[in-house]
Amino acid sequence: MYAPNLFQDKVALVTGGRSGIGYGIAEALLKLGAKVIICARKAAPLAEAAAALSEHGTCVQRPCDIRKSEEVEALADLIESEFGRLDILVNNAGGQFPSLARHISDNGWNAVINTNVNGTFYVSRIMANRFFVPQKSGNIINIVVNHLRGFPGMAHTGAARAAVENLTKTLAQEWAVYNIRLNCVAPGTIISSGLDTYAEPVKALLDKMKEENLMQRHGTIEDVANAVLFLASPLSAYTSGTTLYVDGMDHLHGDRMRMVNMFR
Ligand SMILES: CCCCC/C=C/C(=O)SCCNC(=O)CCNC(=O)[C@H](O)C(C)(C)COP(=O)(O)OP(=O)(O)OC[C@H]1O[C@@H](n2cnc3c(N)ncnc32)[C@H](O)[C@@H]1OP(=O)(O)O
Ligand SMILES: NC(=O)C1=CN([C@@H]2O[C@H](COP(=O)(O)OP(=O)(O)OC[C@H]3O[C@@H](n4cnc5c(N)ncnc54)[C@H](OP(=O)(O)O)[C@@H]3O)[C@@H](O)[C@H]2O)C=CC1
Repeated sequence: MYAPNLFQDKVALVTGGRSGIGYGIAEALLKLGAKVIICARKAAPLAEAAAALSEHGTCVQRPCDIRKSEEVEALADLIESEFGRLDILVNNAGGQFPSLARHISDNGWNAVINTNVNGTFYVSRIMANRFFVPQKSGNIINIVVNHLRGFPGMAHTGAARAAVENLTKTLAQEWAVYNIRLNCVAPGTIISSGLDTYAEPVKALLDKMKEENLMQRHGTIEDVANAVLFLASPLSAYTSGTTLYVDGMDHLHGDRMRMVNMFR
């Protein structure tokens, strides 16, 4: 549906692009002409992903833990030397684990906050200072989760993603003067490698959530990637500081207490 050269001459960074949704976003951008950089912590699967993605165009990779700002600076060095610019940043790397809030350890809480909030901030600040501000153009898309009615069973990620959503609103205003747009995409339950990390009984819960969904299905990686393409493109030129839900209305409907009741 998009022009095949929509992102020609554009350079995009997708964090967590070695797997699942990030991989799908990288592939979609490449297919529309962008040059893409992917990063993640695990070097071997990252290199494999970049090799596979290179079938569709120019894709380079560098291992990077987004929680370590010095590694993010090194990633910016690579982007500068390879491409000399950056146009689109998709902050997709993130995650959490299911747990009743009262059982989350300090380390577990900090791991989720560091990954989703600090990591997203470090990458955004470093790429804005290196590329977007001097270029006077940039586009940041933050992948969060559907946390509109809270996230019982994943309190850490609810708090972290709400922080990212608020950061998005703030930076969208502060950086509008540099012609930088920021938006969030909030996926519901998406069939991807991320879901494979959940064991029983959460797995069974996923089937219940599918039945409860008003569209009677989980989302696909393409559903999320298509929303990112829209926000990354000039078709959304007057849209900044918003959140686009890609969740078949789960933010409006459904039992948010299911996971907690299951653990009790
Ligand atoms: C049910 C429907 C949900 C639908 C919506 C959302 C779906 C998704 O987001 S799917 C994507 C999921 N993908 C991931 O979550 C992958 C990335 N996740 C991670 O890498 C980890 O979960 C992380 C965010 C915690 C970061 O990992 P890392 O820093 O490598 O963590 P450590 O292994 O060093 O552990 C630190 C700390 O956290 C505790 N912890 C980790 N996993 C669990 C767990 N499954 N249960 C309980 N606690 C866990 C770990 O024990 C450590 O704490 P301490 O033991 O106190 O030291
Ligand atoms: N699947 C779903 O239903 C939903 C997913 N989401 C969110 O979408 C995003 C992608 O999820 P999905 O593809 O399903 O899951 P995956 O677990 O497949 O993807 C997570 C990616 O992030 C990378 N990553 C994690 N921590 C770091 C870090 N500290 N530094 C750099 N990279 C990191 C991982 O690579 P590595 O381990 O090598 O670092 C991996 O490539 C996540 O933010 C997730 O929470 C939101 C709602 C629903």
